[in-house]
Amino acid sequence: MSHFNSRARGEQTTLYGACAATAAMVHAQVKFDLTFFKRFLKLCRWMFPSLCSKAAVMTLFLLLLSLLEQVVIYNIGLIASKYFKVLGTKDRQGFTTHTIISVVLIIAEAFLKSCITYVASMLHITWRQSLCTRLHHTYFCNILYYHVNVVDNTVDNPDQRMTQDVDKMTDTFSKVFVPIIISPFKIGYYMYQASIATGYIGPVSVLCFFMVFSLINKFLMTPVVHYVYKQERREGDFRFKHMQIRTYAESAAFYRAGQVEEVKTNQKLDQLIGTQRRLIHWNFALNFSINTADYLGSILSYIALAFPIFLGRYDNLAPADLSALISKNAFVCIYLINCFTTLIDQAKDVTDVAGCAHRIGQLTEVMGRIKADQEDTYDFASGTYSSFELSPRHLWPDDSGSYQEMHATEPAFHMDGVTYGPPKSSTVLCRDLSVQLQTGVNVLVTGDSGCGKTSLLRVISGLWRPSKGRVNKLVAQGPSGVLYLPQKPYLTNGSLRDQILFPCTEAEVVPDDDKMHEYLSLVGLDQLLERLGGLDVDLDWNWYDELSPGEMQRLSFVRLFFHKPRFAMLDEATSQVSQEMESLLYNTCTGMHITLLSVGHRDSIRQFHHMMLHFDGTGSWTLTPTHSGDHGDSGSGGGDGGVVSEGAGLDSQHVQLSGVQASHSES
Ligand SMILES: Nc1ncnc2c1ncn2[C@@H]1O[C@H](COP(=O)(O)OP(=O)(O)OP(=O)(O)O)[C@@H](O)[C@H]1O
Repeated sequence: MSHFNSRARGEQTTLYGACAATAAMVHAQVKFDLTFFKRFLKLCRWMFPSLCSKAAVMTLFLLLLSLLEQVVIYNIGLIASKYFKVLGTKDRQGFTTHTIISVVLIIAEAFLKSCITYVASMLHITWRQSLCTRLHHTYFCNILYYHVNVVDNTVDNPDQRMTQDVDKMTDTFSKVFVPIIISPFKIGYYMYQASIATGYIGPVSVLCFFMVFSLINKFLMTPVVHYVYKQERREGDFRFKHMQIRTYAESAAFYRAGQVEEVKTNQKLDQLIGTQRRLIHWNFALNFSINTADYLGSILSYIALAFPIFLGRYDNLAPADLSALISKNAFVCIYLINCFTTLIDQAKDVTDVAGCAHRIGQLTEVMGRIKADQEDTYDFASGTYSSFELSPRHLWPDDSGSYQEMHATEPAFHMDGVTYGPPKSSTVLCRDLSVQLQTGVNVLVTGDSGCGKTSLLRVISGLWRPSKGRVNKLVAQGPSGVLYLPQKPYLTNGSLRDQILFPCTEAEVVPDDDKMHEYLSLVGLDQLLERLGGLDVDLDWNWYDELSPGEMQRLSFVRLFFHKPRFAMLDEATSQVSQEMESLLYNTCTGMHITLLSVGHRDSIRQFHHMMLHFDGTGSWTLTPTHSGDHGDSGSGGGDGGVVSEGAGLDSQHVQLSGVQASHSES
């Protein structure tokens, strides 16, 4: 008995478990559908910005064309029954007239079909353009693309979402949109016609048939949408791996990395194929349901017609008239079923639209979240995190231990008690850093690899948020204020002129060709002009493949000299060039009165700087004059107020204000 009870309890538990699992599944599905629906609606608002927009007018036109096509299709559908009649009664005159009308109808249908395809394609690219433009607008807003790709990392392959997914979604949607929209009208009309031909049996049986298959498809579509989403992700990963090989082909070749990269690329391929396999399994079930609906639909019309025939409703008709009537009614019923099966057929395309819309919607949400977060805490006008207002009497310690008003000269930025580390990490790279970049006082940042030198530039430029303290940028970031030369030179696409003008365009600056030639020749890149055939020739180069690392660095300096900003942040910007070239580049900066904050390992660049900021890798830092040759070890607890020497080529005011020796150590 107890055994029986425990078994019963076990079965009850299993039943409850099954019910709970089913409820959870249904709940998850509803939630998934709702999320998808909300995301899709948002994208629709972008695709149809207003009622008078180009897309809205084209959609209306497409709708009208499709309705007109339905009228023509209806008349073409009756051609067979009319032929039955004129041939059955041997009506020559009727045969000729009917043939001419049929040919005209067929030509009209061919023309309409082509027009519909044409307008749908135009609509596809219009939607693609407006969606991509909207996405780009947010993606390229400030430094959001950096956060999406480097800091946040919650969406995979954002590039693929904007390039491939938007294209696939808009293309498929432009094809399924109109058939779905006009379906209710078509169905209403043919239901009415079918009810005349077969009584209530025809429309009711077709409706039941449709409902059953819609329900089945609904349950099959959800996993398909899920796997379409996953497949797109894996596609992106697979392509990214190939992109990596393409971009770093030479480095990989030096390592003879073929074998190991083959394994890794095949792993990505296997993951993609695994997902595609699961998608194909679910598609098998969905296709089975769709095809069953299609073929069952084709005989359903005859079953519906059989009822009035066997009930003797058409007994009084001559054989030719009966054949014509059967043909006409069969067309009406078949077309009604076709309206429903077309809707069912769209299920496959709808899953593609849904999967892609899901991914694009997710990207917009993440970008919206990051943007809102930035707007809350980051002032892009001043380039500062937190709402810190610079007080006119804000003070800065000078070398004598007294305080000078920092506005007396014009620093590029100043940091006040800043602590920072990598985003989403508890690691502290630097603690309580107070430093400024004063006009005319070059600062060299040193320390071991990975100690946080580049991260300092990230914090100054606003890419990373300090966990404590304030960063105040007093000079605007840009070609006339502060220009950055990152560790990996950034070369955009376009001509040599585009590279030099970057980040400006021709419209924004006076393109002084003489200056460009002069600086190219100064850094020894005049042969580049010959290779390219001029400043404006765009050979569609991938500049990273065409130039050596040293050439890229020299080209970056041409950019710097051309813009001649007041301040420049150089992150190991001369690491790939010879010491002679390095001296030339630094001396030119000095000659142009560009104040530098450099990151570097080489001792040779010390002579071009007045102050040295040294990180020890544990969060401690020291700031000392370079001429003393003693930048202090971590934990050295501050210095004695050393100043930059006159020999550094500074005017005394600058020296006095910025020659701060300070240090901070954890102890
Ligand atoms: N996006 C990131 N997310 C998390 N950690 C990061 C990120 N970028 C860099 N780091 C980590 O932050 C630390 C400091 O990096 P940083 O680039 O500032 O080093 P560095 O001092 O400039 O080194 P090097 O001299 O080798 O260029 C490193 O340990 C690095 O791995």
